[in-house]
Amino acid sequence: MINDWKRDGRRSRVTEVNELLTTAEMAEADRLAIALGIPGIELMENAGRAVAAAALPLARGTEVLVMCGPGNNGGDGFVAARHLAAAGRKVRVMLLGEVGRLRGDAAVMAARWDGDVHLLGPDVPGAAGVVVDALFGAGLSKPVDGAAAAAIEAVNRSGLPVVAVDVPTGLDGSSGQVRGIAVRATRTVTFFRLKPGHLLMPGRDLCGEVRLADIGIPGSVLDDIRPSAFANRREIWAGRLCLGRRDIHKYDRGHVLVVGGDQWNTGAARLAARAALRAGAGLVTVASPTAALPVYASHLTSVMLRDGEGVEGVKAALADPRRNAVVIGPAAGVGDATRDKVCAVLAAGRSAVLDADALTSFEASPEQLFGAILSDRARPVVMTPHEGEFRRLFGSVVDMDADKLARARAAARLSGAVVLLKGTDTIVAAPDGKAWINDNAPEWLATAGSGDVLAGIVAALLARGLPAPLAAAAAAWLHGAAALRAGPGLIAEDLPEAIPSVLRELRN
Ligand SMILES: NC(=O)C1=CN([C@@H]2O[C@H](COP(=O)(O)OP(=O)(O)OC[C@H]3O[C@@H](n4cnc5c(N)ncnc54)[C@H](OP(=O)(O)O)[C@@H]3O)[C@@H](O)[C@H]2O)[C@@H](O)CC1
Ligand SMILES: Nc1ncnc2c1ncn2[C@@H]1O[C@H](COP(=O)(O)OP(=O)(O)O)[C@@H](O)[C@H]1O
Ligand SMILES: [K+]
Repeated sequence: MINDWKRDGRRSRVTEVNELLTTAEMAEADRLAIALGIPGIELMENAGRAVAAAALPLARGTEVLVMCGPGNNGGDGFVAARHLAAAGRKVRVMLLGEVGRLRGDAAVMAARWDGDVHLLGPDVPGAAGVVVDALFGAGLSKPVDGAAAAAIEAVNRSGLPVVAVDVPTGLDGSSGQVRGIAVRATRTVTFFRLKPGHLLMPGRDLCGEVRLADIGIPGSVLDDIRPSAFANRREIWAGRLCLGRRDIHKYDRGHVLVVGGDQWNTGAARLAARAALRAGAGLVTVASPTAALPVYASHLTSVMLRDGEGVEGVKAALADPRRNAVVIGPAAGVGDATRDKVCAVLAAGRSAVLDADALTSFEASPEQLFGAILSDRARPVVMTPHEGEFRRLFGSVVDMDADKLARARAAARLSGAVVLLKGTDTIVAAPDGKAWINDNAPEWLATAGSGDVLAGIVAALLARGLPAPLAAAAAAWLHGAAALRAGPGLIAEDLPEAIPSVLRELRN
């Protein structure tokens, strides 16, 4: 069975498929399934059949080139070749290495292929109309070079549709990174559960359309594996968005305080504030420097305003305990003043969203920030850096050569905060190692002020009482969904206004 897996996250037919398995965890799933009495050869047969089903519609009257590698990925290729031939397609199998060197299930499947096996060469035969890439999958152990690299280059140059088995060859399924060179696939068929590399960039772009095939591994093996990475799907947090009762007061929906910038920099706080209201905070107040009050006042209506001059002004605004979530950082200014205000916010014990200048202000003293966060682990804190802010705050303490998922996790563990590392593949990482990868954000979200909106949404969900990792994950998804609703041409102001229709659909 193949499940269509919607790239924009709007629909996932099977709710329990949010787990993402590293290649090591997938090998463990394979081992556990076999221990439960499911023969490995049966898993491979199911895998290859699913690949053939995905390739069949692309192979109309043309020859299918199946490129097989020396391991089980190649074994899947031999199965796919057999099914495609049985369906009447002309199939040419090319193998990296000799048939005699195949081992285990792959050798069995090669023996069941009764056509010719050609040596993999550096060219794509002229008759080929579609390619099945079964060179390397989860077993990729070093950068691709030599004959495999030459073949990949030729396939990519050919412009032919490519169906990749498990992952496009050269893509590291755990990290989303390319090792050497990678196949650019039209469609990727993977098994049992998606891998992080299907969602992380650049992997996601290399996979094309991703299909998930059920090959007979029981979901119960996950009880032992306990995956810690997840695709950010609505099933994870949607149930928490609703308060679940009717007799509520606006304060039951939380009160967000946005610490605003000076009179020349009011837009960021206003965007965050409006987004927080739209995302369901019962009340939102901007606290701004005295001189900026008239500017804010002329623009704000349902968002309230109060004096928040200096650190004392911010502390005074925090005196009301009903202001239960704070956004600080958007256009706050980099320096001592912002650093002091962040410390005051954290000391007040409120849920906090630290964005932009609130992060950069600690560039020279990240330990001071981490210490303030770790001093009260019960207080929810979400940091929302883009890559530049991440580098400034974590560059000296996190291995910046590691992949994005690993970097976000390391940052969360070190800082004690939930780290939402922005981008096409936004990561939400919790200090305990759990992480969610978001993949519904369209490229037109790359527009000034959209990050401020995101900070406001996170704060609203914290104010509503969602646990910090879920607040961050839900916010990233709502942000992407709102951008999809608004469509190309989006400016940041459109995002809060698109939230209601997204929420309406979620309610339904
Ligand atoms: N898990 C499951 O449940 C199921 C898994 N299934 C399938 O099995 C696949 C994993 O199979 P796998 O472990 O045999 O690894 P695979 O990707 O074939 O590569 C290993 C071979 O390639 C070689 N090699 C690697 N990198 C190389 C390089 N850069 N350059 C040159 N050589 C390189 C490597 O050499 P070595 O590292 O040993 O020197 C070894 O010979 C998985 O992706 C899925 O398709 C399904 O059948 C259904 C059930
Ligand atoms: N290419 C992209 N595709 C999808 N989302 C993107 C892309 N580039 C940026 N984004 C999203 O847009 C937002 C930009 O935030 P940020 O960089 O803080 O901008 P600003 O500071 O102008 O508000 C983030 O949520 C980020 O994940
Ligand atoms: K492959």
